[in-house]
Amino acid sequence: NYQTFEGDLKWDHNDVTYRILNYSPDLDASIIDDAFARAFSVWSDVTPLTFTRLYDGTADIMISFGKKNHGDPYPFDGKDGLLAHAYPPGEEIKGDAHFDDDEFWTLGNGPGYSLFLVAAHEFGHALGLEHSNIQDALMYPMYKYIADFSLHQDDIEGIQYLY
Ligand SMILES: CNC(=O)[C@@H](NC(=O)[C@H](CC(C)C)CN(O)C=O)C(C)(C)C
Ligand SMILES: [Ca+2]
Ligand SMILES: [Ca+2]
Ligand SMILES: [Zn+2]
Ligand SMILES: [Zn+2]
Repeated sequence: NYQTFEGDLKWDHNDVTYRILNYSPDLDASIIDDAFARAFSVWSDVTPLTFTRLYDGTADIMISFGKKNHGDPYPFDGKDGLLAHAYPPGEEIKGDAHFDDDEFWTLGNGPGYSLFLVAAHEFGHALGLEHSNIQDALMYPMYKYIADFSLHQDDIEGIQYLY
């Protein structure tokens, strides 16, 4: 069952903006752009939310790749383990999503982790969802590769509760 962040933190506008600050060397930039866009559409498909990409200035969701200490109190841990994290909606670092660039980012079922699947999970947090205890839910706290992905009913109920 889904959980929201205490106080039902959510965006006070539906036209949410995002900016990609840097890239991983693992995938072509256009592939990364597309993976993020598809991860956003997972959520816009089931809510009135829209996601607009900004190329400069401050966006609601600032996306970046980093390693170990990357400028916030939650350092990454090298290959495997923690894959990424994101902050619930709000000002400044809130809403932002960080990806551990000590991972090998990919899209298929091969070695490495699907940037699309991890981003869809992180963007769920950036919209106000906490973790779910349903193993097949996107917001379950453990990574699992899914080939033909679709949101679990629990994820949909959670996001539609908020927006
Ligand atoms: C393979 N490693 C894992 O499954 C690790 N889980 C994660 O890195 C979560 C992200 C996945 C679910 C995309 C962290 N998280 O919740 C971010 O919002 C551990 C379970 C080891 C912590
Ligand atoms: Ca932000
Ligand atoms: Ca890691
Ligand atoms: Zn971080
Ligand atoms: Zn998570």
